[in-house]
Amino acid sequence: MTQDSGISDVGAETVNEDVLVTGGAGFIGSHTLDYLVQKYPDCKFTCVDKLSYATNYLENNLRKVSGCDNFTFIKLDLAEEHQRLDELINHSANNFTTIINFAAESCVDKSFNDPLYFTKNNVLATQNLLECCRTLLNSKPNLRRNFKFIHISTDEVYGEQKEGEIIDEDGPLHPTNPYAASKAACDLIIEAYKHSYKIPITLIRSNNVYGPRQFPEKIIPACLKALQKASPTGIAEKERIPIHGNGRHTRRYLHVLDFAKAVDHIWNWLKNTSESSSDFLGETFNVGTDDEVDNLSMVKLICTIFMRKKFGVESLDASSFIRHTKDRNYNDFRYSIDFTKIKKVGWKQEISLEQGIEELVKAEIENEK
Ligand SMILES: NC(=O)c1ccc[n+]([C@@H]2O[C@H](COP(=O)([O-])OP(=O)(O)OC[C@H]3O[C@@H](n4cnc5c(N)ncnc54)[C@H](O)[C@@H]3O)[C@@H](O)[C@H]2O)c1
Ligand SMILES: O=c1ccn([C@@H]2O[C@H](COP(=O)(O)OP(=O)(O)O[C@H]3O[C@H](CO)[C@@H](O)[C@H](O)[C@H]3O)[C@@H](O)[C@H]2O)c(=O)[nH]1
Repeated sequence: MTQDSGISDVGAETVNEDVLVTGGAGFIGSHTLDYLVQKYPDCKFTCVDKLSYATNYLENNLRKVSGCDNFTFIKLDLAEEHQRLDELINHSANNFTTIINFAAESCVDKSFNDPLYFTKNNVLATQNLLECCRTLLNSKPNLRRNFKFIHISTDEVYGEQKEGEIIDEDGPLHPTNPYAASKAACDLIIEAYKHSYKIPITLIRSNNVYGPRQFPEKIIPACLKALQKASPTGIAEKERIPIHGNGRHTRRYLHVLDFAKAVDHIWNWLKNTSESSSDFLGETFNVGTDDEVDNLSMVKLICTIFMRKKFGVESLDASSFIRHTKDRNYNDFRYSIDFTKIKKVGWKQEISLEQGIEELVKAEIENEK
């Protein structure tokens, strides 16, 4: 797998914040840390993560930031270690002013087999964190205006949208799988904490995110992993890329660096907004892209670029690369979120899907050498 984040020199900015990042050793969290730790050398970043199976794929995701003076890592399970979390947030030398909550079990396929674990881990982890924030803001009421909590939700909480349908941040929640339901439950519990305890919490609901260091249970890295065993004519039958059902379901894919920048934009917007209004309770932002593609076309695109770059093969018979497997218990047909609001705070997608995939494949092939 490719390991480079694609994040080159980020101009450093002077901002003083004490930031807690949960789930920062995972795929999206680690790229976001790569970006923010470098961009804000005067901010202090503490990452807590339980280090799940998805965390240390091939190499430590935190390799880049672990040598930085403004970065600390603590191994901690938010769902299991409420007391340690409370000590960190309420009884340590830290004075957290920003919390970014990435921590979650993130694999839809795994959630069908162990739904209760997803509820236990995702919901309890988030609520334990919220409880610690409730204590924090009770003991430091003046912090409220400067306190920024960003929770990473997902477009899956809305369920699927039909062709022609588009859903904005006020849309109803209709999750269809246990993972999405656990994420929707977090969103609803957050809503309760915002109103009951006046904790300002901002939600980000994003399309699929892809990029280097993603665990190969998700379709793009699964495809790259299978291609490691490809010859110029295809892949041995058992090792072929698994396509769930007929492969006609579509997804929209955003590069992880664009996602990290969206988090940064929202954080900066919050710095100005929360301080200017005493009754600010947070916002919800959809973060999306128009790069929509069905699973079969996505896999064909990756195979085509890979075979051209590695073997100089210009045309391929896709059936020698894929195998159809049983579909998910329920597979959302497509997601189509309206992301006008995030564009209004100055964010825009910079890396197209074609460009992102080209770079990913190139790095994958170079890595093999
Ligand atoms: N990958 C996507 O396409 C995508 C899209 C939209 C939203 N999201 C959301 O973004 C967040 C990050 O997803 P990802 O793709 O990086 O997943 P990931 O599985 O790579 O990372 C999740 C991280 O959270 C940690 N974690 C899980 N439970 C924890 C707990 N109880 N205590 C401490 N740490 C815990 C894991 O160890 C892991 O490092 C998740 O909340 C996910 O729901 C992901
Ligand atoms: O080996 C595989 C893996 C997936 N799929 C299909 O590919 C699509 C994408 O699946 P996957 O890559 O697992 O992503 P999603 O299930 O769409 O979920 C991702 O995107 C969501 C946002 O939409 C996030 O909330 C999740 O954490 C993240 O894993 C789905 O239709 C799957 O059925 C396959 O056909 N074969």
